[in-house]
Parts: sequence; C-alpha cells; structure tokens
Amino acid sequence: MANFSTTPSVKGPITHVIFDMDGLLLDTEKFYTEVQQIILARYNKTFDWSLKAKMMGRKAIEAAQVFVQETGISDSLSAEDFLVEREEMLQHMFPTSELLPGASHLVRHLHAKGIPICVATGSHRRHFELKTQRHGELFSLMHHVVLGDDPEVKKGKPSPDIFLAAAGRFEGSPVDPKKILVFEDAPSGVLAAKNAGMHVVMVPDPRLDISHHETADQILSSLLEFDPVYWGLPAFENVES
Ligand SMILES: O=P(O)(O)OC[C@@H](O)CO
Ligand SMILES: [Mg+2]
Repeated sequence: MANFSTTPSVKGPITHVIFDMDGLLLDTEKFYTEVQQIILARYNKTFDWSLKAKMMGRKAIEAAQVFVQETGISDSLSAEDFLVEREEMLQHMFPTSELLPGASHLVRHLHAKGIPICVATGSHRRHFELKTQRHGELFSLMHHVVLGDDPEVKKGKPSPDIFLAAAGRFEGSPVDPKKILVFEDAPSGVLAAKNAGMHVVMVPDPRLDISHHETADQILSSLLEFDPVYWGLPAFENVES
C-alpha cells in the first residue's frame, strides 16, 4: 500500500471507475452481520470479523458455504438452508438500505464530469432491486450494473470475472485495466480488482484486520476522503457533499 501521509503524486490517469455496492455505496453489510449473528447464536457460537472478512463481497452461495464450513455447523445446517433462513430476515431489512457518506457526492461528481462509471456487485438481481429501491435515481447514473448472478460472472470475487465483465461493457474500444479505478470495501473484492489488473481504493470497515489493507493501492476511512486529482480525475468543485 502506498503511503499517503506525504504530498501525493498523481497516479493514473484513470479514465473509468467501477463501484462495489454493499459496504461501499450502500450501508448493507450491517444487515448480513446482524442476521449471521442471530443464526450462529442458536448454535452457541459467535460471529466475528475474521469470518466476516472471508464472507463479504462473495456471491451468496459461496459466502454461505464459507459460513457453514468455517463455523463447523455444516452437519446441522446446509449452505442452501442457511440462505433460506437468512433470506427471511434480509428481505425486510434491504429496503431500508442507506447510502454511505460521500457515495452520492462522488457518483454525481464523476457522472457530471463525463467519467464512465458502473457497479459490480456480488449481489444477485432480486437483492439488488430491494437494496436500491430508494436510490433509483443515483443508480441510474451508472452506465451499467453487473450482478453476481450475471451469466458472465462464472466465479465470484476474488475471481476477476465480475470486474472484467464490467470493464467490457463500457462504450468504445476495450479499456486498459490500468486506467480503471475500483472502489471496494471487501478483501475478496480488492483481490478481484487486482486480479483483473486494475487499481483499487479500499474503504474498509474499521473492524476489519489491517492485514487486509495490504493489497489495495489506497486506503480511505470514508469516500469523503477521496481526492480525484490524485488519480488524474477531475477535481471536486466544492467541498460540500
Ligand atoms: O460485491 P458487493 O456489492 O460487496 O456485494 C456482496 C454481497 O452480496 C454481500 O457481501
Ligand atoms: Mg462490498
């Protein structure tokens, strides 16, 4: 990871931007955490951030397999049954999803400046619709959205599939991955972006172990800290979000 405590040098220039969704644009990771804590409590086990780090950003079934195996409950609860049980609670929570600080300002800024932007999320279509119910206008600024159940996404993050599919759907000739900046919150997502040859800004939850920061090109505590100029992107015109 680069050191940003000194005067930053300009990287890039970045021409295209890909946003993760859960835990990056939308404050939805807390719903998964809450539901998983409730389920594990039934088995007298506790959900911790080392397990969370292994699950976040992944496709639902891949995260579910990690959950039942890592917690040692796979004999009592299959990954498929875990998803059914989790779903009952999540579907009531997702429509209340809120944007994370700085998300709206950054998306609107890049869109206004004509920088092609898109979303690449491990979430499948039905969850995406529930989570973005109250944020349709903001998500309509995205050139496209690639979902976890997209046929081109054979494997979830940390496989590069989703970011390569997202890059391939921008207009014009193929975009050099080095000119693409990915925003991610999850260790698996950061790895996926690097596996795709792209630059990645990580906005990790502070409870995530800092060993997960190493792969990212830049670590921010919030999207509000992002300086587009560092990446050769157009500067913000004011400091308000
Ligand atoms: O790829 P994102 O948008 O983080 O979504 C993954 C997810 O379904 C929850 O961790
Ligand atoms: Mg995420």
